Amino acid sequence: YKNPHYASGRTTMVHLFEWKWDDIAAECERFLGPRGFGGVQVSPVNENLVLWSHQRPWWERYQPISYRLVTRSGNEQQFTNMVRRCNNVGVRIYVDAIINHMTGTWSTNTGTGGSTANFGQWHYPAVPYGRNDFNFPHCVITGNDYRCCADRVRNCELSNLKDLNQGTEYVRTQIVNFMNHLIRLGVAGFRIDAAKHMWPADLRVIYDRLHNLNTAHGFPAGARPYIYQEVIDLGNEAVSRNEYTPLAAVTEFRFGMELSRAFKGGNQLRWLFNWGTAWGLLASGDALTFIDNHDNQRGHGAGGDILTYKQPKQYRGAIAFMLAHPYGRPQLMSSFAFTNTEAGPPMDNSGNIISPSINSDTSCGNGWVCEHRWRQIFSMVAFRNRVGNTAVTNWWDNGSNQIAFCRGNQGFVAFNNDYWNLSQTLQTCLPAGNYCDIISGWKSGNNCTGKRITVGSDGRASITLGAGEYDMVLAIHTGTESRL
Ligand SMILES: O=C(NCCCOc1c(-c2ccc(O)c(O)c2)oc2cc(O)cc(O)c2c1=O)[C@@H]1CCCN1C(=O)/C=C/c1ccc(O)c(O)c1
Ligand SMILES: [Ca+2]
Repeated sequence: YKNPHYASGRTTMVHLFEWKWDDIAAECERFLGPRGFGGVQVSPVNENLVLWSHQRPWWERYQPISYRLVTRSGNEQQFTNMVRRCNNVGVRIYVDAIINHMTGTWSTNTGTGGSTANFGQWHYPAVPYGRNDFNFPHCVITGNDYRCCADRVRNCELSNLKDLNQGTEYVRTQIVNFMNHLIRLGVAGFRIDAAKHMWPADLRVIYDRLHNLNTAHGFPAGARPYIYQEVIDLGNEAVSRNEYTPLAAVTEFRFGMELSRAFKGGNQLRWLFNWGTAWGLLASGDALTFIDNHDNQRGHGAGGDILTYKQPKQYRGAIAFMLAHPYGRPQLMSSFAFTNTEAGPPMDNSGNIISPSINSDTSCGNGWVCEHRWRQIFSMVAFRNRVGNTAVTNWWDNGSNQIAFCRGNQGFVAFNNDYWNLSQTLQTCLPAGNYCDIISGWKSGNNCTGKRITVGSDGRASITLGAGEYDMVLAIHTGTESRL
């Protein structure tokens, strides 16, 4: 369950938060496939509660009404079409599975597919679920429960959401059927939302009943779904992520918290020389890593002060480090712009999501940020693909916030987060020749629109990174995007 099953040579997934299925299919074919992205995490695919009372907040999609594949992103036919088109260009699809709970108790009771329910009676006829499928007695998780009481964190309601009992055969069957249907359609795996709120033993039963991935979509025979469990665990809670790593991968929230702190200047970059488990992070193969996600980019979830698209230079620096360093399996966030942390995606006045527009400079419009289309970000995806599983060697730092390292003899990267310029002759570990810095520009024919780096026969090169430059990163590699 810890293998993403990316197509060969691909390493990185992007969370296309709130994108519609038809738009994701198009993005796979016009951008993600050609640019070497490994996969897409999509927003929840099953019918959710319609909350006009809160102007259709982003979190309404985390309140299931049924397991019917009909949401504001599209219907089952559009979903099926998207999975096929993305798999055809080597881009995998991962579904955000909301299996801990159903809805909260609201005055409205209609779902995105027209189904209704009676929350006060724990009555969800479109599944169907009834009172016996939910935990008893009724209780709601309090702040203190996270520290004291692992059983309450699992058996009581998270944020007043009706809490399913995954310990019963009937509930397990409903969940397994929902997930196996998606596997049949060609998905490569799942994000298990709120995994901390479900018993590991129950999750293990559910995972083991999932079918192998569909070989008709290019997966090898016997391939198990990639499963990464959302466990927000920054320490001193009753529930530990170590209860979940024996089962499958886990979201490593400390990763984004520590790198945000470092690139915001709270920690010197030189301390990143031993980045990884030495920092208390999960084993690399167990960790789904990210700088920000849909929840903490709004300051809701873990980690407090997380870098987002709103601090572009520092954000690009942290993302570049995530992609340059071998630790973990990275996920990029791709969002819509927001000021109100409750706001849902751009929509028309009937509540239909507005598609991202693609500008002539390849950026997005219509309120979509499309971080994955920022040149400095997609170029580092190509860097990560190129350097593969080569090791970090030749670490250099200036004792403060200027660092550099090699990835085998395939890639070299330098960072300057000090207030003064970096100007050094450094070992790049690369074959002698000329390279274009893929951050300050790109290769155009036999020229570089940004910096051009000449590597000598000893592998050394003159590296400059001015403190006032647009970006704090310089990166070169042996792939065609960089090597002249
Ligand atoms: O103030 C709120 N919620 C209470 C504090 C955040 O608690 C939530 C957590 C949560 C937060 C921190 C933890 O350590 C933890 O174990 C759980 O996970 C959720 C997962 C869901 O699928 C749906 C939810 O409504 C929540 C949720 O409300 C607002 C209004 C309702 C939704 N919401 C939110 O803030 C929604 C947040 C949300 C939604 C989806 C997620 O996947 C997520 O991680 C957070
Ligand atoms: Ca639960």
